[in-house]
Amino acid sequence: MLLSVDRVSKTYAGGRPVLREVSLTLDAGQTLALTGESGSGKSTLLNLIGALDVADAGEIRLGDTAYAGLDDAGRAALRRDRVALVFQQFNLIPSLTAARNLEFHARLAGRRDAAWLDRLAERLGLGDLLSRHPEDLSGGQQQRVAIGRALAVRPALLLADEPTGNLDETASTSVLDLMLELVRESGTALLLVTHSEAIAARLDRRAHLAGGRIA
Ligand SMILES: Nc1ncnc2c1ncn2[C@@H]1O[C@H](COP(=O)(O)OP(=O)(O)OP(=O)(O)O)[C@@H](O)[C@H]1O
Repeated sequence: MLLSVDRVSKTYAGGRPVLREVSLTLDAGQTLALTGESGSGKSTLLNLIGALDVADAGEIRLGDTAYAGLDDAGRAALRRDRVALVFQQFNLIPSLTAARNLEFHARLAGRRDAAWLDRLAERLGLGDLLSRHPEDLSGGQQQRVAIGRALAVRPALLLADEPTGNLDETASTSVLDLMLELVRESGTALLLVTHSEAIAARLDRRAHLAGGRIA
């Protein structure tokens, strides 16, 4: 088992409980769709698994790393080396070219693999676009760069929060196709938040959040 979320709870200050003893597991290389109504806590759960926020109770483990034992530096190292994130807003760095954005995290992690970067750029159809800045790319092109950037470090786990939410149907299909192909090719597990039944149906498994619990 790669990821284990065991009875994790989260309440934001002054609010009602968002997650109540949520448990789920994910094997290496497996893909899981996380669905649930708006406000059901999908992004909250993703942020906890991505070590961007800390659970109130319960335990998250990635491989043999228990999140409860990590300090800020440990969480930063986990995000740098083993868990990658792709968001609905592509979050590229505006001042950098697509090529520099693509290699950004790999460079930070000290794991810049030129052959893998070339392969990602080719598979993502970025060849002619690498010298452009994000503002000169379409949404679908920007998201392809963001996916390449996330996979450039060969993370064990990719977390994607409605990655095609800002794209039209054609771009959405091609971005999803590429993401699924590339995670399968690189053995990366994927946890993908989506509102779309059609997208959820394409992943290996699915989990549905409602009332703070996984149904
Ligand atoms: N930083 C925060 N501080 C306080 N409340 C928050 C915070 N982030 C989220 N919430 C609340 O927690 C609940 C769950 O939010 P979350 O973003 O996890 O839901 P979601 O399922 O991802 O929703 P959506 O599908 O609309 O993106 C909501 O009621 C939201 O208002």
